[in-house]
Order: sequence, then C-alpha cells, then structure tokens
Amino acid sequence: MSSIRVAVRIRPLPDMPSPSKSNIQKHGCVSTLLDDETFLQVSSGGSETTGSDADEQKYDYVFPPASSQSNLYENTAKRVVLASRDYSRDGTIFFYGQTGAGKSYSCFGDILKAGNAATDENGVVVRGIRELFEEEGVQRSVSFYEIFKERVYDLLATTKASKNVGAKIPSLNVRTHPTKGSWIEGAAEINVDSADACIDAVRKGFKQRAIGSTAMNEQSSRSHGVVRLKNVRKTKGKTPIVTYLTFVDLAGSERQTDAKTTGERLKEASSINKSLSTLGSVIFALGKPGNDREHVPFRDSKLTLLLRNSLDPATCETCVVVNVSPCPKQYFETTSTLKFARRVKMIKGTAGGKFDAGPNPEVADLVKEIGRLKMELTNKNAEEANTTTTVEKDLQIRQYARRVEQLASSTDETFNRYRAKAMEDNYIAKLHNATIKNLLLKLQNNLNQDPSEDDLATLCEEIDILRRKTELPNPEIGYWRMKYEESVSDNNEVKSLRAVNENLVKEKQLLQQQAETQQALVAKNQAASASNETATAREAERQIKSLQDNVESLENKLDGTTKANQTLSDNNAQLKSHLNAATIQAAKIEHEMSQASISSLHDKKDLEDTKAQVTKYLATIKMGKELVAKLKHDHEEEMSQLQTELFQQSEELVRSKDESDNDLKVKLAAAFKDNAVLVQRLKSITEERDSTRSQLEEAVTTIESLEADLSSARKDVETEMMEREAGHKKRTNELEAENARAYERADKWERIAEENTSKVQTLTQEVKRLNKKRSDDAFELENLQEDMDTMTSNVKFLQGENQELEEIISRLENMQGLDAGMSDPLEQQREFEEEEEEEEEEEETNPEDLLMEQRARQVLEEATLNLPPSPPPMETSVYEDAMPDENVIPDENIESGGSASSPPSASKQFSPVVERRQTRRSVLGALPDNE
Ligand SMILES: Nc1ncnc2c1ncn2[C@@H]1O[C@H](COP(=O)(O)OP(=O)(O)OP(=O)(O)O)[C@@H](O)[C@H]1O
Repeated sequence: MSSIRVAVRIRPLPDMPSPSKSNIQKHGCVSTLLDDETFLQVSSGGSETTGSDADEQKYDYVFPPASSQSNLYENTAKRVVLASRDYSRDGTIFFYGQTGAGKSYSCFGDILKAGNAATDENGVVVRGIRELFEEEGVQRSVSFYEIFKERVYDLLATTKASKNVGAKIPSLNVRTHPTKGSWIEGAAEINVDSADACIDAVRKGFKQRAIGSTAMNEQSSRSHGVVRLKNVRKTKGKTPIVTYLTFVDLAGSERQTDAKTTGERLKEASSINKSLSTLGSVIFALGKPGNDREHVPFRDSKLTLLLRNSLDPATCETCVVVNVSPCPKQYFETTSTLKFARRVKMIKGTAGGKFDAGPNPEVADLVKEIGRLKMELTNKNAEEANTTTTVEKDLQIRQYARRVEQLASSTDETFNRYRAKAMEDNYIAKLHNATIKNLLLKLQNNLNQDPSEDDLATLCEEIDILRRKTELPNPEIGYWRMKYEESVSDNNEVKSLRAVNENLVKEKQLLQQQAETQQALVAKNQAASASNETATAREAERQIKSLQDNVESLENKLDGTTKANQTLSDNNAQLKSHLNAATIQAAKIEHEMSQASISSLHDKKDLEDTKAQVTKYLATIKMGKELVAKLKHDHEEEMSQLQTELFQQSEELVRSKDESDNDLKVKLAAAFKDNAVLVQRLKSITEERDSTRSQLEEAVTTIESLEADLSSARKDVETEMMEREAGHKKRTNELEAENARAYERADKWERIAEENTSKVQTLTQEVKRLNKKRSDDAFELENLQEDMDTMTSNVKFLQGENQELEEIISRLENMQGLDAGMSDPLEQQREFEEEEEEEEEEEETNPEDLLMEQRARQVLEEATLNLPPSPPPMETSVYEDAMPDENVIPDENIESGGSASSPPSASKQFSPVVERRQTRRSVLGALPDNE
C-alpha cells in the first residue's frame, strides 16, 4: 500500500443536476458510488451516458461534490497533522488540480471572511493548525512563501516592498544543507504561541499572495503557496526535535491551450507545468526503494528544493488532495489531473510503523527522538534502515512506556499504603512491647510477691497479641508480605525499565552518531561522485566504526543489566538486614520472657502456671522463631530463585549480546561484502567512465575535424550562395522591370478595354434607343398609312362630290343661260352663302373629321422632320451585343420604311373641305358679279 495518500475531491457546479438515487452517482463527466468511497469513474459521455472511454480508478478517498470541508479534513489532513504532532514525523499536504477546481477553497477555505471563528467552511490549514496547537509546550513558528515563475517570495515579510503585490518584491534564495535540510535565506519565521496567532499570520500571508487572471479564472493563482509550520520540541539536556508540517496550494495545472495563454502567460504556464512535473518526478523517485533509487531531481524546481526534507514518503506523512471539476467541457483537464493522481498513487513508500507513546513525557520524548532519528537515518540511507527491527523496537518501546505508566501509579500507591500500615503496626507493636516491658518490670520488682491475676492476664493477652502478630497463617501479614514483595519486584521492574530507558537513551545517542556518520558518508558520497576507491575504503572504515559503535552500545546495555543485577543484590542485602533485625528483636523478646519467668519463681504454683504459660509462650516464640526461620529460608529460597532468574536474565542478555554481536558480525560481513560489491561496481563504473571518456575524446576529435570540414564547406556554400544571390538579385530586378512594363501594358489594355466597354455600352444603348424609336415610328407609320388610306378614300369621295358639283354647276350654267333675268343674282348669292355657312357649320360640328385632319397633318410633319438618317455601319461585336431585340425592325424594313416615311409631296397636303370651298369659290367666282 502506498504511504502517500491520494484523495480526489470533486467540486460542485452551480447548475449541476442532483445525482440519481441509484448506487452509481453521476456528476457531469465523473461518477462515484454510494457505497464505495474509493471509486471514481471519468467518462466523456456527458451526464447521462457512459462513454466508451470510461475510466475507473480507486483512490484512498473520493469526495463527491456534496462533501463538506470537515469530511475532507477528517479523512485526509488529520492523519498528517497527527503524525507530525504525535510521532514527530514531517507532514506535507498538497492540493493539486486545474484552475478553479477548488484547491484554494480546500486549503484555506474562508480564512479571509471568517476571522478566527470555527465555521463549516474552514479549510484544511485552519483545522490543522487548531489540532496541532492542542499539544502544548512546543515552540512553533510559521512561514508563508509564494513560488512564482521559479522565484521565491516571502509573504510574511514586513518590508515595504512586500506590501505592494506585483511590485518589485525581492525574491529569496533556497539554501540547502545535508543535515539541516532546506530553508529560505532571509525569510520571516513568525513565532506563534497559539492557534489564533498562527491563523492570523497565515491570513496575512494569504492576503499578500499575488493573484492573476487567466482566460479560465479571473482570480486564478498562478503561484504555489507554501505554508510551513516549524515545531521545536525541547527537553532538558537533549537535542531539540524539529519537525515541519507543510501545506502546499499548488498553482493551477491547466493545459496551456485551454487557458488561451500567450506571451508572458505562456511563460508562466510553462514554468508552472515544469515545477509540477518535477514534483511528480521527485515523488516518484523517492517512492522507489533505496536500492532502485536513482537521482532525485530536487534541484529541478524551487518547490522540490524547498520541500526536499519533507517529501520522502519513508519519513514524511504525505497526502495529495486532487481537485477536479465534473464539468463535461473540462473532461480532458479532469483526465489529465487524474493521470497525475494515479501516478502518485502507484508509489510504494517504505514508511515506518506508528506507535503510541502514552502520556509519560520522558518516554514520549524518547519515542519522538527515536522517530526523528529513524527519519534521518532512513532519509540518509534507506538501505541501512532496517524497517522490521525499527518496528519491533517501536513496539517494545510502546510496551515499556505503557508498563512504566502503570507502575508509576501502582507502585506509589502500594508503597504509601504499605508505609502507613507498617507505621501503624510498628506503633502498635511498640505499645505492646511497652506494656510487656512494664509488666515484666512489675514482675521483677515483685518477685517475692505473687503476681496479680490481672497482671498475668494482661501479660498473657499481650503475649498472645504478639504471637498472633507473628503467626504464620495471619492473612494480614501474608497480604502485606505479598504487597511488599510485589512492590519490591515492581520497584525492581521500574529500575530495570529505567535501565532500559537508559539503554534506549544510549541507543538513541548511538543512532544519532550513526545518523551523523551516515550523513557525513552521504555528503562524502555526493561530493565524490567521480570518486575513487579510497573514498569507498573510507566509507567502509566508517561503516565499520559505526558497527563498532553498535557493539559499544550493546556493551553499554550489558552494563545497564549488570547495574540492574547489582540493584537486585543490594535489595537482597537489605532484606537480609531486615531479617537479622527481626531475629535480634525475637531474641530480645525471648530474653525478656526468660527474665519474666525468673521473677515469678516466688510463687511455685503460680510460677509453674506461669512457667507453663511461659513455656507455652516460649513454644509460641519458638514457633515464631521457626516461622521467622522458615520465612528466612523461604525468602532465601526466593532470593536464590530471583538470583537464578537474574542470572538467567543476565545470561539471556549476554546471549542476546552475543547474538547481536553475531548479527553485527553478519552485518559487518555483509557490509564488507557490500563494500566489495561497491568497490567492484566503482571499478567497473570507473572503467566504463574511462572508456566513455576515451570514446568521448575520439568523438570530440572527429567532431572537430568534421567541424573544420563543415566550416570550409560552409564558406564555399556561402560564396556560392552570395554569387547566386547576386545573380538572383539581378534577375529579380530584370523580372521586376519586365513585370512593371507588363503591368503598365496591362493597365493600358485595361483602360482601352474599359473605354471600349463604355463605348460599346453607349452604342448599345443608342442602338436600343434607335430600335425602340424605329419600332415606334413604324407603328406611327402604320397609323399614318391607315390615315392616308382614309384620306385617299375621302379625296375620292370629294372628287366624286366635285364631279357632282361640276355637273351641278354646268347644269346651273345651263340653267343661267336659260333663266337669265328670271332671278335676282344677289338673291342667288345670298342663298349660296347661306348654303355654304350651313355646310361649314355642318363641317365644324363634325369633330372627328377635324381631329383626323389635324392628326394627319401632325404625323406628316413629324415624319418629315424626325425621320433619322440611316445608322452608321457597325462592327460585328456591337451588333452582337445589341441583338436580338424583338422590337428591332429588320434593316430591309428600315430601308423600305425610309421610302415609306419620305416626306409627302405638297400636292398631297390638302383638305377636302378647303378644296371644296375653293371649288365653290371658284364656281362662285365664275358666276357673274352682282353688279
Ligand atoms: N467544494 C466546493 N464547495 C463550494 N465552493 C467551491 C468548492 N470548490 C470550489 N469552490 C468555489 O469555486 C471557486 C474557485 O475555487 P478555488 O479558487 O479554490 O479554485 P483553485 O483551484 O484554487 O483555482 P486557482 O488555481 O485559480 O487558484 C471559488 O469561488 C470557490 O469558493
């Protein structure tokens, strides 16, 4: 299982439909399962269908859009924070994803809005800080950096320039040290003594953080934001333990094309992409076991260089929160983000186990110190770190810590109770002794008198009490004896545990030494990459030294055991002295009792009784003595048993030491072997390097000669090129001149063509107009013809009338000749004139005739005046343009029309009425005058 936890958080979208009630939950282009919080499927097939490209994956946790900030914290960051707080491991949390996917929201939440209040929207940083500060007595400081275009800016700096975001804030340098790790030179580390002060500092940095806009998100942060909390745990007389808890809000991982980035933004985007891909490569390289671990490209980006000591999954609790958008439009972004997540998920770390230090501060400190040393050791040389042994040790330490805790409380309690009881017993015993003493004195002083019954009864009672006190089956004595023994053994255990602790301290020192040695080794190894065999030999020497140190530490352990042994022997001696004191006390009592028996000799009977009593008491005392002897014997037996056990234990320890020695020997042999392999490898590498170098030199010579050839060839080519260029230029000039001429000609032809076209258009229009006119004229001519026909018929009619008139005239003349003098000529003229007027009236009242006449006259005039001359001869193309036109009258018509429309002769211009009038006048004129 990967030691880097990878969680995916899907951000909510404003108008996303709520997921269905079925087990599979669709959110845009991603789907989750109701009953499996590790499943995630991404598909381009919209919100209702699953595309053929559906891709299913499992992560450590998948947060659907509706999941809360607290859920995110509890299932991701909390573990990291606790690892840093309780186990002295470094912890790092990354927020990765495309712009707008919710990285800053997950990381900082409502830090600007909420002040220091605990709200549902609080981000991981705020929640983590609160949890971290639950542990008191740790010195903490906070820093906040921004990495923008591979430059590091301090967001907590108090200089004026830094307040002006976007202005020239001085960028800072990342410094590294093989043992001290990485740090930013000149950056502010704000000491914080409470969660609120820490949150305030982070808020200040967050405000400072430069934000910019891209086409995808107006408030997009294009920089990495790094919040670092440094924890220093100090214990008197010990090296302080320093750990880091880091939150990294990475810059948006959008693809450059989608972000519509250009120019300066494109540069920013490529810098972001470079640092993100370096981060991936570093994590990937660190995830490999020590043997396979090649070069870790920390130096390829400022971010990885800064986090150098807080990235190794073996020593650092790491979590990556991958933020994705479910928007189907961002399907490609989402898949590429998840690709990164999968890559990280594949990393197999070699993380050490976790342990519970318990509340004992000394043990907890030791545990933390060991954790730190273990971290350093693993960091410096993963090969050397024997994970199984470390885990076992951790377990052992945990057990010891628990036991110490239990004993610390139970031992104190037992001792106190025992002491109180003992004091009480002592006091009571003293009282009894005093009573017995008084009685015996009384008896001695009154040897000649019979002892009173009361005195004897009191003496017997007191002796009885004492007897009971020393009686074997007395449960109280047994109980307190047991307690005493327990406490003694507990005491011993405490002592042995103390010894173990001391050993652990020694082991810690040893590990520290080893770490330092290994660090030095690593530094040496790094420095001497070209290396030679002596370096390897030195390394081997150092390894041997470190192993010797190991042996030394085990010897120290043995010393500790011997000391524990000594303590046990001391205890034994103490017990013995207690026993002696008890025996002396018993002898004293015996002596007193014998004195008491002597003093009662005066009364024989009573004396005998007393004697019997005393004998009885003596028997009791004897029994007590026996009991004490038995106890002594038992105790001695137990002591010898204890000694045997102790001996066995020490033997065990010696054996384990031997085993360790053997182990060390094996290790030493393995180290030698490894050393030999390394030397061999170094040799082969050196050989390879030499051969590569000679090949390289050859290649350099070849390249140099090739370069010489190339430069001469280049010169030739350049000369030729110049000549060609000159020729080319000349030809170009000629061609250009020709081209200009051609353009001129073309322009001219174009102009002519345009003129011709306009002429043709004019002519065509003219032709059209003429054709129309011709057709109109033809129509008019037709009408005229019709009029002419009418007139001709009129003329004919008038001629006929004329003839009639002539006939009438001739008849009248005849009649005149016949009727001369018969009629008055004046009368005749009057009649004639009247007749004529009537006719005229008649004619005038016939408007049709008049109109006809007028029209005929007009038409004739127009025909005479407007008849056009025959059209000029045209070019074929003109006719082609003009033709066909239905209204155009064929040429032959025009010609025939010409004759038809030729002006009519003057003789044809007459009116039948005028003619008739003239005829009449002439007729009348011919008539004889009235005179
Ligand atoms: N899980 C969520 N719940 C509610 N709002 C969210 C969630 N995730 C993101 N948002 C909102 O979406 C917007 C964009 O989110 P945020 O700024 O965190 O994106 P980002 O990935 O940090 O973008 P950038 O790379 O540009 O900094 C914010 O207004 C934020 O409040």
